[in-house]
Amino acid sequence: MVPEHRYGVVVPVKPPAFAKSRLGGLGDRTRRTLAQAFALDTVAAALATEGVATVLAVTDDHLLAAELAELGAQVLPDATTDDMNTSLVQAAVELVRRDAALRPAALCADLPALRADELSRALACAAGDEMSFVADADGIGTTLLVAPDLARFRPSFGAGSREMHLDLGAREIVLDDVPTLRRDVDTPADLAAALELGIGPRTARAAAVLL
Ligand SMILES: Nc1nc2c(ncn2[C@@H]2O[C@H](COP(=O)(O)OP(=O)(O)OP(=O)(O)O)[C@@H](O)[C@H]2O)c(=O)[nH]1
Ligand SMILES: C=C(OP(=O)(O)O)C(=O)O
Repeated sequence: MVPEHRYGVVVPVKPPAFAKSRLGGLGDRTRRTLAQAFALDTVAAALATEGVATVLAVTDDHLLAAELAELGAQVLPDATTDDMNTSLVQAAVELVRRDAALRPAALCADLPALRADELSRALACAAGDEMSFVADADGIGTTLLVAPDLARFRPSFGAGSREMHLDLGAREIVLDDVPTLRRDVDTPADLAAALELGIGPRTARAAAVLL
């Protein structure tokens, strides 16, 4: 199934210096390297996805921003330092200012196993006129949120975001063949599960020290 619309995918990327605190037990250097690799592999997969016209990464890390731009992503800094959902909306405003035909989507940056065909399938199921989303593998968070237009793009990422998005009236996209899209990595056990699915090349290099 191919998406019938063109999407602009906003990817929020917390600076690796602070990101993925629940991987801190692996050592600070490994945590940082993994966080960075997750973001690069996620963005690379999104850029390769049918139906995705633009990937806009939002990060305050200027070195990672340069690497993301080299892959082909557009990059913006966070609009505020303490409210990622506001930053996502600001980024979507800019996305649509640059190309009014794009439908906005938000994709978490911690999906190192993400496959382009799975993201494309999920986007194809997001074609309606309501906000829709894909829950994370635990069924508690959200990995992808899609809106038909800017006015209906109301991200509410954070603890328990699946419930928050349902409360906002968003439709859950339930697919049994998108395991890599749902596999966010917060903990070492999540990383092991992602390795089982098959991870992107940057994460494979970063994780090699653990094997
Ligand atoms: N740009 C930006 N992205 C953020 C921010 N906070 C979280 N994110 C991103 O939002 C997504 C989901 O965040 P989490 O899974 O909680 O990631 P995290 O905050 O690095 O992980 P923990 O420290 O373990 O909570 C990931 O893509 C993060 O990079 C922020 O303040 N700014
Ligand atoms: C921010 C989120 O990620 P997590 O719950 O994995 O921290 C979310 O799922 O909305």
